[in-house]
Amino acid sequence: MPRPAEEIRSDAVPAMSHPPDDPPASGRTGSPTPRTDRSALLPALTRLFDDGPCAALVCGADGRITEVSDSCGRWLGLAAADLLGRRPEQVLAGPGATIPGWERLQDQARRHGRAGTEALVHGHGGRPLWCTLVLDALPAAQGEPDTWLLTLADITQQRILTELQGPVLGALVRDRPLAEVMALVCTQVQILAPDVVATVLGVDDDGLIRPLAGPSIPAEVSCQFDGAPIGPKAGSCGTAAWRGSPVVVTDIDTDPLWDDYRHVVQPLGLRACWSSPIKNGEGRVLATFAFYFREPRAPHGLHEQLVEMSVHLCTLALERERSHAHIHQLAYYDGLTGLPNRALLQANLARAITQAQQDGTTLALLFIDLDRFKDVNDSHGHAVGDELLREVAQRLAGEVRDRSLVCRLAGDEFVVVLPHCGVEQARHTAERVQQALARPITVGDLDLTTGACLGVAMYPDDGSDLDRLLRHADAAMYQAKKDGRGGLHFYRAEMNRAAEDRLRLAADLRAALHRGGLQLHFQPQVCPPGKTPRSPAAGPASMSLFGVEALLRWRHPVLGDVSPERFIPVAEEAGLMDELSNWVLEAACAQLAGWRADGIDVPRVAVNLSPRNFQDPGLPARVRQLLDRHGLRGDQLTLELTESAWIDRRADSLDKLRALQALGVGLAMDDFGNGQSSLSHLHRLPLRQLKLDRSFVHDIEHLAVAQTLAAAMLHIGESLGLIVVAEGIETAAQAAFLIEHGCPVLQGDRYAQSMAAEQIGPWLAGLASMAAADVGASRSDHGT
Ligand SMILES: Nc1nc2c(ncn2[C@@H]2O[C@H](COP(=O)(O)OP(=O)(O)OP(=O)(O)O)[C@@H](O)[C@H]2O)c(=O)[nH]1
Repeated sequence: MPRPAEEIRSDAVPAMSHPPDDPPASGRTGSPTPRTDRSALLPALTRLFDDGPCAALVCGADGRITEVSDSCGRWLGLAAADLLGRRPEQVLAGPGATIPGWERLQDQARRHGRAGTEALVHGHGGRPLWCTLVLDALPAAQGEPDTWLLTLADITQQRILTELQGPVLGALVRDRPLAEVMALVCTQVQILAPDVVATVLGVDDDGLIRPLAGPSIPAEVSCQFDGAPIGPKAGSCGTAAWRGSPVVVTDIDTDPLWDDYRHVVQPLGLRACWSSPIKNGEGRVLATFAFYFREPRAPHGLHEQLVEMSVHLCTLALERERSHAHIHQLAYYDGLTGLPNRALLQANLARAITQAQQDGTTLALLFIDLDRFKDVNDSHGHAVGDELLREVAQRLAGEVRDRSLVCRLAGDEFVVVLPHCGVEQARHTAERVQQALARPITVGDLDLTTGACLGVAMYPDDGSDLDRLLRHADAAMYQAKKDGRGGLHFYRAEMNRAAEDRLRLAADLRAALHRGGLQLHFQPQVCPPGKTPRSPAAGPASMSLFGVEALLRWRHPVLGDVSPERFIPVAEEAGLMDELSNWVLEAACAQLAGWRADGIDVPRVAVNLSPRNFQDPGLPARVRQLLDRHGLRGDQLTLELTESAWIDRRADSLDKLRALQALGVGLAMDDFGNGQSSLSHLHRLPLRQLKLDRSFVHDIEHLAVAQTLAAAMLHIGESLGLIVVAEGIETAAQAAFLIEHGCPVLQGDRYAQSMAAEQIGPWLAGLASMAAADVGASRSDHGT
């Protein structure tokens, strides 16, 4: 706000010189100067102002101007002829007006000798600028002042900083809402330029106008611009946004740019409009900043300064809004699918629950987990998996009503919240979702089929907050998974117990891993007499040990032995697989080194790894360090992988396998023959062993087709130079068939059950006597 007229310090403007022996008049801060000297000095005084953005005017006792500094012409555009003989408060106030507070200023100067204020003055052609005004009253020998000295200095820039930039930056720093900041820009601008009406109109991504601020424009007028398209003839603002450059319309009544909008602003008495585009860093127009005038006219210098600053401030505010929106997007939406994430689910579900409470309605939470999604990643790579997840997100969003919330929780898990929904409706929606996800999804030239299991929890019966509802829907989904792919389950209380059991088991497993509660057992793999894996015709006469497979055992302090079939899924669910596999690798290598140090000749140890271990890029380096640490050669370690890990087509997983092969490590395909691997790929893989799936071995005795397949697989292995290991051999007949068909390595309870490390030495000592029985069985079964 303008500062009111006040007494100011006498050193604020150049002092007037006067003879040293003139005594100051009592009660005055100014110095009385003899009239004769004064008239000679006044022109010299006004010349002092000639160089800066300031001016001096001298008036006589009647208040009319008698002397002016030359700077009035240069700075205010007012020549001496415009000023002399006129009153400053009129000539500087613009047409038909007077400087506000002039009488008060004069009165103060009369009483105190000097007074000052800040005011908007107008130079040539009504050009506005903010000035400090200092009025000195130079008294006559007695009585009223007979000379007035008015000095002016330009403070426009300073006022723009204090009245506009300062408050708006303050609002930005205090994180005030965009609409409030924009309104503040307009209000402050209107204080600095009382003859204008300021507005800010946003431009949305579709090129439509969205009013942001216009505190002096009635809401019912602003809303008439809402949704109007920008264009080449769309008023000053719509056209400025369209052109990307300022548009000055000096007369709205006649300018064709306003043909479609004139009727909106004319009733407000707005006659001219200057609009400037506000652009972001990339040059896109985000909004327009406009000045309206109440008479046909063009903008002046003060307006230009104000617009320059306002556009700058509005750009900052809009960019801040954009960063806020970006941060909000990152914080509350999933980057891959664009769906809300868990944080937004939390906020929205809380709102939905409050609403349901108030309305006395129920709501359903569906927990969705895709089936075999890991296989998609493993077989076709993460990029294909990502694309599938995006398509799933779209299908889910397409299956639910507007008020429902679809969110991606993590990985291949999604949640749908259905407000105002009963059990039957939830079942209906869940089935529709399942059908939608069961339809093939095309990614590039691949047709993928996934499907999903669903668990449903209902508010309020199954829980009254997100945590509980999610946990219960998850438990129901887990139950659905157990029943097979594509299952659907509603939550029941006993599921909670099962989920709690799993959580407890995971915690116990973690403790066992860290406190030495796990053990390795070893199952021998043997070569029949007369054979070695590589040279079937030239082996030792007795049965020999090919190696041992390390098998993880967990004896739970309360539950006793827990089978791997039970605890491996728990470890996978709890994210413990990496740690567990590292522990097994370390323990197996340490044990092999221990046997060899004790003179027990175990040629190699095999360790099972999960496909996710192969996602770890550091695996080859870790295996090399492990071998070095235990002084083992690469060929003394075999890593067994299920078929799904082998058919992962990502280039980097093949690279990892080749790096392991380069270390000499043997790589085995576990469960070979269960149907997933393409035979045409086998010869391209860095494989050393095939492990014949135990289901074939089991059926050899009574199914001719199993015999044919087992024989074919042994033949394939032999032709590709791979060592085939048959596992799960339990009977002499199975052993005999395999031996006869040239199987080089045998594993199963028929030869040895898995045993503790210290039992391997004694068992090895009795190996030779076992051999004859099997060879004999093979001969007698086949009548030789
Ligand atoms: N492509 C891709 N994969 C992901 C992403 N986030 C997690 N995953 C993978 O998603 C898989 C989810 O694992 P599971 O749900 O256990 O796998 P699944 O094969 O669906 O198992 P079931 O549910 O038992 O059928 C893991 O392999 C993760 O590595 C992602 O953003 N993109």
